[in-house]
Amino acid sequence: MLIIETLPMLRREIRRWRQAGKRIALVPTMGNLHDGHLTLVDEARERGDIVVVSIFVNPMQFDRPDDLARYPRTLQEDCEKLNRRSVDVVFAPAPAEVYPQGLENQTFVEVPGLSSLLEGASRPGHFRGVATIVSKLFNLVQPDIACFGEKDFQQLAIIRKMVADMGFDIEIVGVPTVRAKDGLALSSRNGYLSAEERQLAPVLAQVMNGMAARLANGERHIEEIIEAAEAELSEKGLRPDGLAICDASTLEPLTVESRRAVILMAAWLGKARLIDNQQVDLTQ
Ligand SMILES: Nc1ncnc2c1ncn2[C@@H]1O[C@H](COP(=O)(O)OP(=O)(O)OP(=O)(O)O)[C@@H](O)[C@H]1O
Ligand SMILES: CC(C)(CO)[C@@H](O)C(=O)[O-]
Ligand code: BAL
Repeated sequence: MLIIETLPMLRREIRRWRQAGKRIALVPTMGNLHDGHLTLVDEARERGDIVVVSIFVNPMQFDRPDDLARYPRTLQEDCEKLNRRSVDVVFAPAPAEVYPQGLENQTFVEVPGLSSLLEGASRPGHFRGVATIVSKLFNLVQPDIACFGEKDFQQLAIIRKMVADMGFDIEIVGVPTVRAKDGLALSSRNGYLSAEERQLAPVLAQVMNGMAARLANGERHIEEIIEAAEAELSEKGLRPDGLAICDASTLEPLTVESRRAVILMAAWLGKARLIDNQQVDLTQ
């Protein structure tokens, strides 16, 4: 497994593989890898000849300096896990390699509409940072395939739109959320939870399942479902930070034509902001 830190080295390897007709699969991450990431890697391994995993804590997508400063960085352990998964390349550049002129004058990519809703409203500038780094990685790695988790549902929708709008010739693969046995979606930020908070954290998925059951039963009083869920989360010790039920294909409010809903959840528990989502078929 190669560990590459510079753009010229990466370009050299990519050119070699493309000339040899290899199919390149990319998994973009911010590191501190868990089984959710490794499932994306397995999916990439199935679909590509060459698997590239990027590990880069992208400063452009953080709206809060404290969140960026404390984000877990565990490159050595990450590389050991990826080596065991037969990954070909880890691309782990320093911020100055990716943004040599800093962030102030960096050209950016912004996907309109979707980027300002929901998570985008809570984290201003976040999706501009994501779209910019992902398009930069697409240009550098030139993958045939790129894998992303459904755990970041809005991010996946934004990337799909960016790829369609910008004509990237890349297949985007969405991978279902990997969960702990108790239902909590795996996330690097779960590491911020104390033992006691970790015990409480599955409540987020449990409340979401309850909302999904109400929708599946034909209930359509969306405000009422959300208010009840927020009250239940607060009562159990979480601080809701954006609950929504949207049309899964547009992320707009449900209409009579909506066929699939998505429940999007965000809540604070101690120092961790947890997110989760679930889709519900409305046609049954
Ligand atoms: N539990 C999971 N199941 C499936 N995919 C996941 C899971 N967690 C993260 N991913 C995916 O892994 C990729 C990299 O995500 P990232 O490095 O931000 O990890 P994370 O655990 O989501 O961290 P964070 O705490 O920042 O949310 C993204 O495409 C993300 O959707
Ligand atoms: C896609 C991504 C690696 C871009 O920095 C990040 O947003 C993430 O980890 O989901
Ligand atoms: N997992 C999405 C990246 C972020 O939270 O910044």
